[in-house]
Amino acid sequence: MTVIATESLSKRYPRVTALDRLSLDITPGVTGLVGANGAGKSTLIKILLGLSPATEGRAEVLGLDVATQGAEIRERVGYMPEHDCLPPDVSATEFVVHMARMSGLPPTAARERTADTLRHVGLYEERYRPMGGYSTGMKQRVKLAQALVHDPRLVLLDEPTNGLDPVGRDEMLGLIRRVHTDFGISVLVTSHLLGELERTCDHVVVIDGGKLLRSSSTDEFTQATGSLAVEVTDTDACPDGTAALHAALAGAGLATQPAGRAADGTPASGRVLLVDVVDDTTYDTVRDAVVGLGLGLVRMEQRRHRIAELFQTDGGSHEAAHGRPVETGRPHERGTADAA
Ligand SMILES: Nc1ncnc2c1ncn2[C@@H]1O[C@H](COP(=O)(O)OP(=O)(O)OP(=O)(O)O)[C@@H](O)[C@H]1O
Repeated sequence: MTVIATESLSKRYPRVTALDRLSLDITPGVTGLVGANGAGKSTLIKILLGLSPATEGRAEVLGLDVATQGAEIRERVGYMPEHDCLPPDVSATEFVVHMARMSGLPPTAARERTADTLRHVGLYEERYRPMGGYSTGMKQRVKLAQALVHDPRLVLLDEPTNGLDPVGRDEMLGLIRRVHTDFGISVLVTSHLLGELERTCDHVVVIDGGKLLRSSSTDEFTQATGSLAVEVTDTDACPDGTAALHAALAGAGLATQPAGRAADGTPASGRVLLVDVVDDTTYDTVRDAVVGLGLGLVRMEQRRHRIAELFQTDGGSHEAAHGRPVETGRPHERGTADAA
């Protein structure tokens, strides 16, 4: 079963091809749509909602044709737009009740569903205050709540973590995950950060310049990103801490790329050692080796990946179209700690 299917879908503006013969099959669950700014994510969402016609090709959402059944699609699909679109003078409760009524819910059901969804997104007393005074995180939560209030089967979330600090991002990603696990609603979520979607989604689709770069399950991505960047200090006993650690890890049976340049050509700083992650014990082995040598641990983080590398893992060596990197990855949760 597919929730979204596109076939050779294109959208051309006079000067830009926003989508270029995109064919996708998206199954139930949480799917990430990753691409740099301008990759065509918002354009795809507008076509899927039946709000903007495709130039060529076709698309179905929940088995409904976007070209002719837009209204039926919008009854069954929730949408969280990217930009701030909340009226400042009304409260979250008033706004979400209004959106629920617009979706056809009777007054009592609209009020009940509003209370439920605002509770789900973690807005409590604040829900009666005008939204103009809300933080970015609270506004993003209201936008998520209004997308969920009419109990859709699918939600399309456009950059829901935009403008949030790391803690806010993690909270939002947790909420998004629970939209699927608690309510069984399928999710398509866009981001320009591959790393955050890797942890949240079952499946990730990468587009660039309107073209499909890659579509695969998150497990496959994670396998392709199993390397750890480690940086240590020097000490009197170890004037070249990086070299000493390299030797110690090799002795412990871990493959490391010497400082300088990674095997795939990614430039690394002279002090950074790239360690292949075998399993969870790799982190402990690195920590123990650093402590054993008496070095300070400057950082230990999952290496950042760029879209170009996704090609390279497929055996090619092309640069990402337009050379626009998608910033990916984030420090591993155990990272950036002093070993001392
Ligand atoms: N109405 C429009 N008229 C002309 N060009 C447009 C229009 N809407 C989008 N574009 C162009 O189409 C391309 C894709 O835009 P789109 O908004 O879909 O990208 P995006 O991946 O969502 O990026 P962002 O996250 O920055 O919104 C961009 O080059 C953009 O400038």
